[in-house]
Amino acid sequence: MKIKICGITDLDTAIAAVEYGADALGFVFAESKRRITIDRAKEIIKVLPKNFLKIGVFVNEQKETIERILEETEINAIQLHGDESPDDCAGFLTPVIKAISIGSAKDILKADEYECEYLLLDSPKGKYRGGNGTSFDWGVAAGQKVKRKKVILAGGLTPGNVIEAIQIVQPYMVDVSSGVELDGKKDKEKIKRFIDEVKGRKRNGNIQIAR
Ligand SMILES: O=C(O)c1ccccc1N[C@@H]1O[C@H](COP(=O)(O)O)[C@@H](O)[C@H]1O
Repeated sequence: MKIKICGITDLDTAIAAVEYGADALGFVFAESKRRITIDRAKEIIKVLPKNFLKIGVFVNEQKETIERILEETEINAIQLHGDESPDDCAGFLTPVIKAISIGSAKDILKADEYECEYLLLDSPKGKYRGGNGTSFDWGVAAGQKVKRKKVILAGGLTPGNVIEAIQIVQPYMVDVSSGVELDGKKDKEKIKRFIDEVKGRKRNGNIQIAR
């Protein structure tokens, strides 16, 4: 099971997340309290391992702007978290993750319209386009219902609920932002707890999860 920690804004947190075992870090270039500047992202990314997955998060952004940020920052995958059409998601040289809001089972069908390899399932609830810390009914996304895509599960995940979510949805990756924060800031202890839970480091028993 892969883990993405999203909304990274400082080097100390980025290094800690990598050391604890995160597989990907997310950098938000959209309107958000976690928005990062290109310069700050560059400073962090240059310290990270070359092949590590660094995901840029965008909401209804111009393709030229995304491509410029990719060139400048060594971001190596993009997450499109707005109303991007299938055409908007095509033609990038990096892998594309399309985020879809899951309000009901029929929303899963939107996955078929997109050619991209990764589909991110998030909650439609909340004030912002993402990073709201709200979850959706995981039952509507149970494993076999989303075909042909690597599924990334997001929305309101925490160290306390992530194992249940994984058991129900059986995703390829889990993605967390609010659930590893304290007073609106990333909290290294929560990041460690989240990663330890998912990697099964502190659990007994024989839980079956997709890896
Ligand atoms: O994190 C943000 O601020 C953000 C802003 C705009 C679009 C997406 C954003 N983050 C993504 O939102 C989901 C859910 O996050 P949470 O764990 O519920 O806080 C996740 O995919 C983040 O990558």
